[in-house]
Amino acid sequence: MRQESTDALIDMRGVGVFRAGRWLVSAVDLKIGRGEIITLIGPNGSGKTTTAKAAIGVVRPDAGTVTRAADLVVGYVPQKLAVDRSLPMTVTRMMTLTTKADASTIGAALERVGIAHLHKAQVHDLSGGEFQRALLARAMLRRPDLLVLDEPVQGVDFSGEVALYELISELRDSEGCAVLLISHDLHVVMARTDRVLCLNGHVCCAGSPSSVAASPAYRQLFGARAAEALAVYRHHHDHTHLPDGRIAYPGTSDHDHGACGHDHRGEPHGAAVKEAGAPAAGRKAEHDHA
Ligand SMILES: Nc1ncnc2c1ncn2[C@@H]1O[C@H](COP(=O)(O)OP(=O)(O)OP(=O)(O)O)[C@@H](O)[C@H]1O
Repeated sequence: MRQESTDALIDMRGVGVFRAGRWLVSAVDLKIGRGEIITLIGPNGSGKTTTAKAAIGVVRPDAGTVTRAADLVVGYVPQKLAVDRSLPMTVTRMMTLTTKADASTIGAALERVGIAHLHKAQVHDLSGGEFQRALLARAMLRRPDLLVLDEPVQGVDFSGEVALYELISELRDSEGCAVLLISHDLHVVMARTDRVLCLNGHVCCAGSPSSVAASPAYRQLFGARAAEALAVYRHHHDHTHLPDGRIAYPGTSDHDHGACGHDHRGEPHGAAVKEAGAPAAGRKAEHDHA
């Protein structure tokens, strides 16, 4: 494993992890650039967590190389947290279990994720979404170059999921950190992602969300759910929602009444498809009404 200056935050080449007599993952190439959001998807046991851990140095690879930017700061929110939610502990206390921070820094971090009012709340009283936000705030205290989030929407309902991914994307834009996400939630997460790596012990396919969703390997792995994600990606807005609820179509004076209840003005058509490459900092959050 090497640690040196590189343009990328992390550059993994041909990485394999061998444990208990088998390769958990093999031949994984993964490059994470500054400010990029990259999502690892794949079935249970396909090696997503192992790959993320190998990327940040928690797991030692048995093949390949991992190069990290010098002084890389990582904020890691693991899938299983060593915090017993049943023990009495305030949100503020949980925030400082592993990182020192004063009250105003903690307050600002909680404010950033929309739960400043909960600083004195007991962790066991938080909803699933609030708990995930507190974990995000805790990871951001380190001012990371890379935020690694292993299944960040556990215990969160669908609308909470959408809001959380929006928040993650906003944090990337405002803090400039890259994000490595692990997720099962194909269609929601893909709308917020610059690049997707689909794993099944090896990299089945990788690229922009739209190219991965359309790839045969991905479709074979996810079946009907893949088609659903693709449908979302192929859904291009061909209309504008006016403030009074009517819909305007380009090049015509036709108006209709819409039911979406949100405003797409200024969005380019096909905005739901973001190709691989540099992240579009500050871009308007996209959504997936179909
Ligand atoms: N230290 C280890 N020793 C042996 N096997 C391991 C070890 N760590 C993980 N595994 C196995 O490696 C495989 C990949 O695990 P990993 O947690 O990376 O998968 P995942 O894609 O993140 O799964 P999930 O979606 O269920 O969280 C699993 O079969 C797991 O049981």
